[in-house]
Amino acid sequence: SWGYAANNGPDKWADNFPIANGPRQSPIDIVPGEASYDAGLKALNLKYDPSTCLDILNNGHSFQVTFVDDNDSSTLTDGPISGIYRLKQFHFHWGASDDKGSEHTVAGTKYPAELHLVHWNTKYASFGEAASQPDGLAVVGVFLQIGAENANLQKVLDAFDVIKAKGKQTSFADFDPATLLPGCLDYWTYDGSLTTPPLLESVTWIVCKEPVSVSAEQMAKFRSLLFSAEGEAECCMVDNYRPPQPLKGRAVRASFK
Ligand SMILES: O=S(=O)(O)/C=C/c1cc(Br)ccc1O
Ligand SMILES: [Zn+2]
Repeated sequence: SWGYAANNGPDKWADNFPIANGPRQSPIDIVPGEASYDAGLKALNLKYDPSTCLDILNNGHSFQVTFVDDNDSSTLTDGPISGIYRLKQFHFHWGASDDKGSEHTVAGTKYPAELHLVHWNTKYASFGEAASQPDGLAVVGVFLQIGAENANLQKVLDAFDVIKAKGKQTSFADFDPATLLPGCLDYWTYDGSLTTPPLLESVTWIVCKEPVSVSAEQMAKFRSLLFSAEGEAECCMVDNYRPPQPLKGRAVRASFK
């Protein structure tokens, strides 16, 4: 199945997922000078309830923290979207070294990692239903840059020892994902897709301009996870990012001047 290696990575995804060459694929290179400021864009309204945090899982291409999404306890509203979107999960993408790892880039600059907070539109019955609709999902992207240790992120990294291999899962409670957000919530937004197969073109992307910090030691912890399952030849989980895709005429709007 799909992955990030030479034989099953992003350049091969179109073989099984032809939408990989579609008109609204993600990620993209964001060129700040070409983004248009839109005064009509509202501030992001993220309201997360830590008690909805459920578990943490190594799914073989990243790790994700999953949330209870059977009510409106953890939501995204306003920003570029209409209606109420529920938080489903968050996960990251990162590199084998600090010079790469993010999916979106900013005027060609790659960050060492990128956080994705995945939300689905409650006008649809479920994540799965929403994921097949052009306005079904909203993903908030946050860049990580090397700096001070991130104490909030450390709570997530402390769970890694029990989810080292693909398929491992453990309970994870009382975590507030809002603690992973930057102080300033200025953002760029554009219409795009999931950045992993099935690459569905159902995502309103909301990429924060301000990165959050991660220490070099914490990045090394990300790289201690494995793509491989227990008993398989060990393969370090690194470079699990898709490179930028063609813009194909799409507008990128900025919520800030
Ligand atoms: O990297 S993203 O585009 O945020 C992928 C999100 C994603 C979330 C879920 Br939940 C299931 C499949 C997916 O591909
Ligand atoms: Zn992602």
